Amino acid sequence: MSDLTPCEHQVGGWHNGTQSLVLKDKKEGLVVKPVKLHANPTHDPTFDPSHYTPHTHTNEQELIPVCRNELEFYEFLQTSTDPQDVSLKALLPLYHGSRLITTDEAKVTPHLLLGDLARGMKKPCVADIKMGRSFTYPGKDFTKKINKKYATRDELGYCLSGLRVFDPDTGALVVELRPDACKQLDRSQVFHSLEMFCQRGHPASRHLRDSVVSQLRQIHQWFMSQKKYWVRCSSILVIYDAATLTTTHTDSQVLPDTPVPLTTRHIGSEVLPDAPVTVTTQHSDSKVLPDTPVPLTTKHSASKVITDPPVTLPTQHSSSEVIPEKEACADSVGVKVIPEKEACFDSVGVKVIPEKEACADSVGVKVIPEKDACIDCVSVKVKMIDFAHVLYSFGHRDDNYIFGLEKLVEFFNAPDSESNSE
Ligand SMILES: Nc1ncnc2c1ncn2[C@@H]1O[C@H](COP(=O)(O)OP(=O)(O)OP(=O)(O)O)[C@@H](O)[C@H]1O
Ligand SMILES: O=P(O)(O)O[C@@H]1[C@H](O)[C@H](O)[C@@H](OP(=O)(O)O)[C@H](OP(=O)(O)O)[C@H]1O
Repeated sequence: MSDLTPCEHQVGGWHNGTQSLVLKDKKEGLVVKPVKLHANPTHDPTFDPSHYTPHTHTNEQELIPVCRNELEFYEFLQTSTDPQDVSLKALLPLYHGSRLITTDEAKVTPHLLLGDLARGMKKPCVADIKMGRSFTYPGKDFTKKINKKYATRDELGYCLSGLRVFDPDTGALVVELRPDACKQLDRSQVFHSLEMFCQRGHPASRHLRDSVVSQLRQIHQWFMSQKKYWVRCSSILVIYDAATLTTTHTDSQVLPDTPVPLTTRHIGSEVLPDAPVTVTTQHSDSKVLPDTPVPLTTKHSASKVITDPPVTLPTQHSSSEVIPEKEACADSVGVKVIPEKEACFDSVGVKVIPEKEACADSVGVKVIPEKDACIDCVSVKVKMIDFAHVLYSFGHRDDNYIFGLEKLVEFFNAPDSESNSE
């Protein structure tokens, strides 16, 4: 039985003038992504890099793709014993193979099955940051109409290709940008959006940024140690759960009265039938961001809370009560109880977090002291995604990617109080 729905936290993915449809298998915790089969039209499966000396690396069109498409690249990585490949795997989402899926155009398309980085998150904030100044690869159709370019690409070597941010206090979706809207942003709007992603002003903001930086450094380390690949048109995906930063809201969505800048709305996710796996394309959601900020006036239909089975607390505590560890441990459902200040979900002033997400101790439950609680629980995931265009580099470092990566580290490393927008 399959359990496919459109992936409601999809932000990037843009093909042939429209948003591509990434799906989610909630039961298995997978993202199910369509494969562009002939992503690299010049790929030659008989090519052997060990018997080849490149003439030059100055002509982009003479570069050689490693695989025909992303699926082949993931498959190749699974069996490679090359230490560079083995260490690359740790920087990517987990690969779970592929699956044939029939779309509404009655086309059967292979889909990649990847570990969902937002699994278990209630309010996943997502940033898709496309890396590199150059997005070219051999055989790319240069006759394609190029609309507007991303504002920061040339100068900074990265661009924002999709963003989704929840306000931790209200639980409201405050920013949603798809690739088409991202292209409308100017440089300072890009920074402003990324600052919102970092929850500027929130007590956990510094922790969030530091966590991103340390993971970006691991990616940087890999790029500095390898001279085998150039990775083109690839993104870094940053995801964390705003619900773990929550300080004052109830589970019902509260939308702000005041205008929120940089907001677009999108059509929500419908539940798709179980089997056969047939999906309907319905991401019509590519609202272009207007020049001036728009207020968030309509409730976002896609931002449904992912409900875990209800958890019953055996003992209710008033918000000010400190719960003795023994008593908390008696809780047989493996939950963590956080005092009211940090939390907010239920009526008795405590937040209940299922064990999986919690900073659980040895017996599966934990009472977290005020103030530290949420900050320690924020788990930020930073992974490389989108490997459709990996090229052989024949002993040359991937300076195109490295340049953007270092600029990105600079952004996240900046002091919280320092405006990156100027
Ligand atoms: N492993 C994952 N976990 C969670 N979300 C993911 C994962 N992989 C992809 N996504 C979501 O899907 C979106 C599109 O992914 P990706 O960039 O790989 O697609 P694409 O169609 O190849 O993009 P492009 O148009 O840049 O070629 C991401 O922005 C992200 O929101
Ligand atoms: O940068 P954006 O705006 O997200 O644009 C898309 C992105 O660059 C993809 O990598 C590209 O697919 P390829 O990698 O196959 O070139 C796609 O081309 P497409 O529209 O022809 O699929 C673009 O639309």
